[in-house]
Amino acid sequence: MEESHSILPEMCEIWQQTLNWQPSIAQQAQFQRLYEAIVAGNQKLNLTRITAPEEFWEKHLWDSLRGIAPFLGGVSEGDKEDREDKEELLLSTSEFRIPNSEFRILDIGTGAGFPGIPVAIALPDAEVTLLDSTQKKVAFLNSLITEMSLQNARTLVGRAESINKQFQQSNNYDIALVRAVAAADICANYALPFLRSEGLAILYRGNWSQDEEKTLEATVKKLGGKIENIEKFTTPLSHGMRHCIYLRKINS
Ligand SMILES: C[S@@+](CC[C@H](N)C(=O)[O-])C[C@H]1O[C@@H](n2cnc3c(N)ncnc32)[C@H](O)[C@@H]1O
Repeated sequence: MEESHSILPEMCEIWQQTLNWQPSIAQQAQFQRLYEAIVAGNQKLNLTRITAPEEFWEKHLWDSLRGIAPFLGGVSEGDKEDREDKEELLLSTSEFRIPNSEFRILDIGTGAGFPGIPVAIALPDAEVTLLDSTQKKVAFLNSLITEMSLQNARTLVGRAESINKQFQQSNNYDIALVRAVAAADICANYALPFLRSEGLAILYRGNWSQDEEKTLEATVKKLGGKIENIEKFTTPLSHGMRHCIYLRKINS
């Protein structure tokens, strides 16, 4: 994905096989602009250590979109069979609303914009809010949004645990995404108050243990939600272990 050469066209088959979706030419161009802006931004701010093209594609683009696979094309049939063999849990896509202009997604602790910006590019009809407690990162994201003309993205600065108590922000989102911010139960405490009833929190995790699940289950119950699904998978290039934890809010 260096300026002269984008690896994105080569990755289309992998998007298709693993997410049953692939970006349009315009979306590929946006992903390329995002890559270039992050590499340039890294010279002034410490945004990410992942800047090699393939690693960026896998750990920032693919990984960001894997969590919202049910809202893209869903998990492909071939992939489904593989997972059923391994007795892994699958998402029931029938439970999800199709994103439209009133579909609101929040990325909590977005940092340099992950997973929120790739999600905004992939779901142009949804409204995506990027929240971070670091003013400098939010200032970078504001210029990135302007530079990329991302009409459906906006930012919020502050700590999740205080903003989620604000009247305009609580019970306001259809989906809350949280990647690499804190322990899973803390992420649930941040995310669930932001969700409307029936909204979904998606926790992006690496490894996952039964102890974490027990603690999370108790926390989510107290917050009026439930663990709806836990998906286990590996990344397509380096085969890193990942889990996506889907939490459903039941009571507002
Ligand atoms: C390790 S970075 C992860 C960034 C991004 N989600 C990713 O996966 O690349 C964690 C980010 O969460 C932000 N953060 C940590 N605690 C937060 C809180 N309570 N509320 C809002 N942002 C928070 C930090 O400022 C930082 O940018």
